[in-house]
Amino acid sequence: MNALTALQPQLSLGDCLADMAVDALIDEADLSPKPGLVDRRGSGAHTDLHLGLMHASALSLWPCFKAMAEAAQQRGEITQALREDVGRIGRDGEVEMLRVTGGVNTHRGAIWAMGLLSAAAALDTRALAPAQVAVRAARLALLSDRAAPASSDSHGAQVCRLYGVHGAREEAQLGFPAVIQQALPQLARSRAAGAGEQGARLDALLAIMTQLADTCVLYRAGIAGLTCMQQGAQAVLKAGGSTSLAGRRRLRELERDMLRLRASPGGAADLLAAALFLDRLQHGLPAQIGSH
Ligand SMILES: CC(C)(COP(=O)(O)OP(=O)(O)OC[C@H]1O[C@@H](n2cnc3c(N)ncnc32)[C@H](O)[C@@H]1O)[C@@H](O)C(=O)NCCC(=O)NCCS
Ligand SMILES: Nc1ncnc2c1ncn2[C@@H]1O[C@H](COP(=O)(O)OP(=O)(O)OP(=O)(O)O)[C@@H](O)[C@H]1O
Repeated sequence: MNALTALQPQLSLGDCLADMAVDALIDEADLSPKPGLVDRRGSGAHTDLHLGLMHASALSLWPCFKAMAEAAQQRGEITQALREDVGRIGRDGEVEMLRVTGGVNTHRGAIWAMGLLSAAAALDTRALAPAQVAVRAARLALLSDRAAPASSDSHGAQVCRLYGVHGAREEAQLGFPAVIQQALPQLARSRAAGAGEQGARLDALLAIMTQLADTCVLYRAGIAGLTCMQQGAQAVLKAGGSTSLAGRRRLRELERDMLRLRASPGGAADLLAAALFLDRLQHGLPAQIGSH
């Protein structure tokens, strides 16, 4: 310990993971220019969302992520009891989010993904590599939550039935392949190529968009919208990514097409936040974490 760390207040593991989760959500919201999504320039394809609301919503979720991490610390292992704790805390978090936003869905998918990952991180702080945390989150997501509402007619459930794709639930149960196989490798490649942090994050978002069956896009714009998103994102990356001149031209075309279709890749945005969370986590937790 040096003089600086001695002066800093002790943080609990839950405090620290909640800080990291909220930071990742704010970094995702601020990242610009994101096609169709809320960013620093405006509301994208949304009429009921704006950047201030995304920030307020992210901050309102801090106690939810802290409580999920603490539940994991207390249970100490992946059990149905922990799955049901996480489900209950997540539903309470959703109620608080809707209270803060006046009923607008700002972060439903993020509560699910980041909540599972916060709990998974807290379960074993000696194994914080992205793939290790994602596997624990998947094992938790595979357990059934007996208290969850029996039938869901959410937008995601409707399009999963209609198009036979997998949505937010299955993405988690598979161990977040869009994060582990697409976003994090692209983030590393673009950083290594000198893209700059914002450019590397945009490229990571695009990498997710090339493959994901984003149920937000499917609900608003059908298969045509999903194809437009996947092929358009692929074209940007093929042209050299978001920091190259040719890539930026393709990115503008993708944004124009997505706005015309009213398509917004909210699922891809949530998974980018998950990738930023795991990326930060693998570099270690702050030194001043106490045992409380
Ligand atoms: C599994 C969840 C996300 C519901 O998913 P479902 O697809 O039914 O709902 P919905 O249409 O609201 O979509 C959820 C969000 O997931 C994100 N998303 C969309 N597509 C994807 C995808 N392919 N992969 C990952 N995330 C995606 C989007 O942000 C979307 O808004 C979760 O909210 C849930 O289980 N709700 C039930 C109530 C509950 O128990 N909540 C607490 C859980 S911690
Ligand atoms: N920067 C962002 N901009 C917009 N959406 C985002 C952003 N980041 C994450 N999201 C995710 O996108 C989802 C919001 O999408 P959407 O508005 O399509 O959902 P909905 O309210 O269920 O549907 P609709 O508005 O089509 O009736 C949220 O669940 C949120 O997790």
